[in-house]
Amino acid sequence: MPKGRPNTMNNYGVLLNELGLDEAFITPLREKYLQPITALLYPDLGGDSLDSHKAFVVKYALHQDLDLSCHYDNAEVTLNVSLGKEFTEGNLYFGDFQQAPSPVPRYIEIEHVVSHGLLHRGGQMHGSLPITSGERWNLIVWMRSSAIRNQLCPMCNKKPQLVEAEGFGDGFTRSPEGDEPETVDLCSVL
Ligand SMILES: O=C(O)CCC(=O)C(=O)O
Ligand SMILES: [Fe+2]
Repeated sequence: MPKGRPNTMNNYGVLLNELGLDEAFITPLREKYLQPITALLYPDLGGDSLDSHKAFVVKYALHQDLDLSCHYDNAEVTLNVSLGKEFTEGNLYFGDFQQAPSPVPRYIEIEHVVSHGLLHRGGQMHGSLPITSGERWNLIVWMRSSAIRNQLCPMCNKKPQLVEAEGFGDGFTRSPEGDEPETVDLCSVL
């Protein structure tokens, strides 16, 4: 079975749409359980109109990936759930916002609690520190609002230049013209 990677930084992750888990699991999770919370917490990021997602599991283990470099997500809002298994170290850290870096970056560290989920703004710089033993698995759901990202691509900070994509793509949409079906697209600048 062909296997994609959640992103270029993560070598051992698994995309949940490839396992057929979007329809029965992640979409209802987003619509029924997460959106009521994100609508309250992130109204400025389209928290009440998150209409697609990219969901994956990341895995860190000795002799595999140990950590994740500092980055921002291709998401308006991200859910990060600690799935275990057993590990030491490997805290998440958060810094400035992608669009407002400070001259001397400051970071806060968050310790994972197995089975707990954490919501954060996709544009906040973050990464994970190296684990020192065990295996760390996390469910990551990058949630997108087409109403927000159609105006400005969060990755290139420009008006998106769309190319057609399969499935949710990167969560952009085109308004239908004539008979053209609505598509969910990628920004070609990425
Ligand atoms: O390893 C983690 O818990 C963070 C993963 C992450 O930030 C990402 O995949 O975008
Ligand atoms: Fe991330």
